[in-house]
Amino acid sequence: MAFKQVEADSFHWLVDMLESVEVGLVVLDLDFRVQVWNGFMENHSGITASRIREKVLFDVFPDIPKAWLSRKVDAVALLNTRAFTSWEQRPYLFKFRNTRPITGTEEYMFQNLTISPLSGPSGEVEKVCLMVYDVTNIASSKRALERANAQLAKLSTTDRLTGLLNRGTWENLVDAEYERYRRYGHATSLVMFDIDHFKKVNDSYGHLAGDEVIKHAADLTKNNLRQSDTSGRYGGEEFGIILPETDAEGAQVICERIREAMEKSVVETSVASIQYTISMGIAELSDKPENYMQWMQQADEALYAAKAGGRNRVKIFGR
Ligand SMILES: Nc1nc2c(ncn2[C@@H]2O[C@H](COP(=O)(O)OP(=O)(O)OP(=O)(O)O)[C@@H](O)[C@H]2O)c(=O)[nH]1
Repeated sequence: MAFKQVEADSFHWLVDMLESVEVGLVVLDLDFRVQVWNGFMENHSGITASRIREKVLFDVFPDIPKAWLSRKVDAVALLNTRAFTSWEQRPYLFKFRNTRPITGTEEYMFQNLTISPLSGPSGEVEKVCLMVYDVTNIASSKRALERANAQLAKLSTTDRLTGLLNRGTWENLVDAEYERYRRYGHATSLVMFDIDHFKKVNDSYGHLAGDEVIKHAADLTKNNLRQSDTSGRYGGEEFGIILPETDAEGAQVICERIREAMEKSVVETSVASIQYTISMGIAELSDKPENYMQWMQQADEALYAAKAGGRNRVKIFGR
């Protein structure tokens, strides 16, 4: 008798603990009718155990992916084994609002889910238990870390002032474009350009105003190019553009457009309204260059020819 009492007491305590544990516990029969719904589930769903008991889970939560959960539960029942899904595969099963103050940036609670088989007296699986773990804290820090890493990756490939690709990244793409030409032979052109008498801008208006001019030139360049064209900041006031599928004549049209846009612009800085021009060199890729560096050298020679010819102009290599 005393032994029975102890057993009854521990059963009572166990139920109390399951009621208050910070894990969602749901027992379903194999038709998905809710048998058990603990305190965690009540608190986060706002639905009491007495209201949901014997209801089909999918009727109460139409958002739950029925086919997916049925497949999982069927496998658990058939194989009499546990199944697990993490928030990385599926962020949540129950769409509960995130109520944690420290991870308040996440809108919904991230959940890990375990599905366990529950056997009847005959040993056959009659029910399953869903255990829902709130992993919002973990998910939130992992996502913050991923965002920070993506930001870092971006910072290491781009130039801070202009947002254009930095020299190393851009040169790698010139190399890749050179290899693409060697394989497929499609027309492709390279442009190098440089702001004219930029030293005077710095000397007259200061370095910060000079920076604003550099940024202006970068923005105008970006706005005048197609998505498939790639621009990079090659040096201080020197830029490069890769124009795939473009011959020298096509490149000239694009370059003239950019050159004219810059000539017509006025950069309103805090110290002065500044006007500037650029000189541009184009090299359409041919079979001559033995590597991408020689191709860049050709564009650079064309740029110097533009400078020598009086600046504020576009020159094509070899013409
Ligand atoms: N503000 C600013 N100036 C820079 C930056 N990088 C390089 N410069 C300056 O750019 C100027 C480049 O001058 P030069 O190479 O002599 O050429 P230039 O005066 O543009 O003359 P040409 O190219 O011959 O037309 C130098 O005064 C550098 O200090 C930068 O990031 N910001």
